[in-house]
Amino acid sequence: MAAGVTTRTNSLKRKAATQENLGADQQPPRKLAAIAEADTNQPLRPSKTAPNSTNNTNGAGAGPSKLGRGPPPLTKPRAPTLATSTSTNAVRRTTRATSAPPKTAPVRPPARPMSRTTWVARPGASTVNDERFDSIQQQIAKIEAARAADAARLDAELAQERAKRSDLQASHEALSRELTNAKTQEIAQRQELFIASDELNSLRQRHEREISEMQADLRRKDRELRELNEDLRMCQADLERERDTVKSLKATIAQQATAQLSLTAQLGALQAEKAAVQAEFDRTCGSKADLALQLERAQKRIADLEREAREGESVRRKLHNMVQELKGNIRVFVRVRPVLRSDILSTTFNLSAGSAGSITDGTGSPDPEEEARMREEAMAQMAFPDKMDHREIVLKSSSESATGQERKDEWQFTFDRVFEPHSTQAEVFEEISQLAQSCTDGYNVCVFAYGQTGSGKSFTMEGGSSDATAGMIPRAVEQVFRVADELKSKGWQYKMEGQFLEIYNETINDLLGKGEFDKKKHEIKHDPKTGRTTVTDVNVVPLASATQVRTLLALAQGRRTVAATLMNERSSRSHSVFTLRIRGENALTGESCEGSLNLVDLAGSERLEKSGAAGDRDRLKETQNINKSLSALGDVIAALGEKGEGKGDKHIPYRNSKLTYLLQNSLSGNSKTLMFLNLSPLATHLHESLCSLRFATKVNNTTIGTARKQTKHTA
Ligand SMILES: Nc1ncnc2c1ncn2[C@@H]1O[C@H](COP(=O)(O)OP(=O)(O)OP(=O)(O)O)[C@@H](O)[C@H]1O
Repeated sequence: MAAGVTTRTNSLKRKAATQENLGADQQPPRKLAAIAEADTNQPLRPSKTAPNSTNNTNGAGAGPSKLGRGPPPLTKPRAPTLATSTSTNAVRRTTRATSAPPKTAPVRPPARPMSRTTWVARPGASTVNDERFDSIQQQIAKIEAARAADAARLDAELAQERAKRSDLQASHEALSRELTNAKTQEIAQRQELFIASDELNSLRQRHEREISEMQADLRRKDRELRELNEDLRMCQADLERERDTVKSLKATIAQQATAQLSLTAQLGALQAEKAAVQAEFDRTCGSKADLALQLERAQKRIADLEREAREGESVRRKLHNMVQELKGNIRVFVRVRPVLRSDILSTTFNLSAGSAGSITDGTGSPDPEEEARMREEAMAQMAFPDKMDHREIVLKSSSESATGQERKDEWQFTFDRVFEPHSTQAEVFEEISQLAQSCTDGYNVCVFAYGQTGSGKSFTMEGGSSDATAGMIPRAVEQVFRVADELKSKGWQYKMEGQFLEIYNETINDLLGKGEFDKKKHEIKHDPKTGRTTVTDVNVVPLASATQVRTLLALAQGRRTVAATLMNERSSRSHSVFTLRIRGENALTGESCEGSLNLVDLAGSERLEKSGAAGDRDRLKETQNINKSLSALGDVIAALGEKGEGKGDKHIPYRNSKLTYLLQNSLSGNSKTLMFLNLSPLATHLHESLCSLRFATKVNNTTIGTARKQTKHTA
């Protein structure tokens, strides 16, 4: 739009310039030209071109009215009337009839009259013609007179018109000047307008620029405001934290002030003490000779104390072993294992197939409440009333007599220690650790686990693979190594070796050997002089560390004969005997000792009908051999008991089984023996548990004599 305005403005400017260049005199309006033409005797006609010409000159849409201040339009000049009288009209008609109406009206000289000789050529008609000629002449004269009058009048009118024309010309010039002035003014105004419009545009642009700058500024300010708000919020949080810190610091300062006061008091006391000590120090450091004497005395005292410590250790060990011996040579520990998930499963299957639905094979996750209820149901009625010394176990049963009356039975047993189902391997070992330790003092120690299949004998003796579930064998060996290490400072050096045997169907197998089982004949030999028992052709492995023993146990486990029975899917149908032999020498005291630790995992003690072996010849033979060796063990213990009661010549039937013969030196009065009685907690095994408890009571009541240490003095 601005471009349109500019274009129009430019054309106006051009026009104004052109008119200026031409000047008012050089280019008169066309209307004036028409008037000028009339000067050449043309009749005056109204000129319509003048206004149009003006309009055209002003251009389309740019007429004076549009400019607003142009001169008023020129009035149309009225054409002068040629004649008003009738005669004049008649003359004009006549004139027109004789000649074409002139565009211009020149005053022609009067037409020359025809010569009379022309008319006289015909003598007959000459009178008529003369008359006619005269009348024509008269008419002509009249016409010429009229014409002369017209010419005079026209001249007058022309003069008037000329006067008018000059008036008009004057007024036109005035108007032209006015127009020029108006145009000049208009151009000036237009220039002003252009300048103003340019200014307006530049102002608008500047304004827009300023607005966009202000908007950007506003946005920046907004962002800054947001950032400031965030800063403010963080500052407030910081301030809050700082206030808390200040509060806690004030509390700390208060505490510190209190502490400082007490410290100042303590400092005063310490300074006083220091002064006293300084005085004492000054007194005691009187002379160098005194100090040297004191040092010598102190060194002597240290040597005395070390000797006393060694003697004290010997006394402690003597006393310790005495205490162990006073406790009885065969001690019996009872351990009841917990109810296993597999127990519930088998019991539930026995009771009803449907109720086993919520118990899985141990890999699933049954309802814990349901499982606890089932455990409770499966468990035999057992009580452990002695909460102090843990020595009692009570078994109860209720049944219906033949007469239909309810019969309640209760059996109470007392042993050296009773372990409840929740007892851990560590708790159990704590009780036997001193016993295991005494083999480093030169004693023969025998620990065996007795109980029906699946009662937890192998778990107690060998245990699981983790540290928490490790059984008595690895723990005892670790303990022996630890004690041997501690005794190094007292001059003792130990050598250890181990063997692991299995007695299956009265045949000895080497669990650490490489050959096939039952192929080699192994014989048991006792040396009456040394009291040492050896087995021919078995691997005796020197032991350097406790971890090595775990490897041996794993090797033996793989070779051990395991046969499935109804009682336990991992049922061991053989006795296993792990023997750790230890020899120690003391270079300082000249003492030497030799002890052994036998850890025996006996085969299941259940009766024939319970084991489910009655229908299988091999199983039957196994069970018979197991029962034979276990009853031989009972006989040996009974005989030892009788011997201990004073029947000195009592024969001890060691040779009745390979087991008792192998353990002869560990069961005789020279050794310390401990029996673990492992019990199943299940109600279905109550009868078997009672048999085991009765056997263990017999063993517990047996006194087989005082254990003897196998030591020598070389010095
Ligand atoms: N105190 C206990 N805590 C947890 N589980 C035990 C415990 N005692 C035994 N068990 C588990 O009971 C099952 C039977 O135990 P174990 O094999 O030791 O019986 P066993 O008397 O040695 O049987 P066998 O005479 O056939 O060798 C095993 O799965 C064992 O892990």
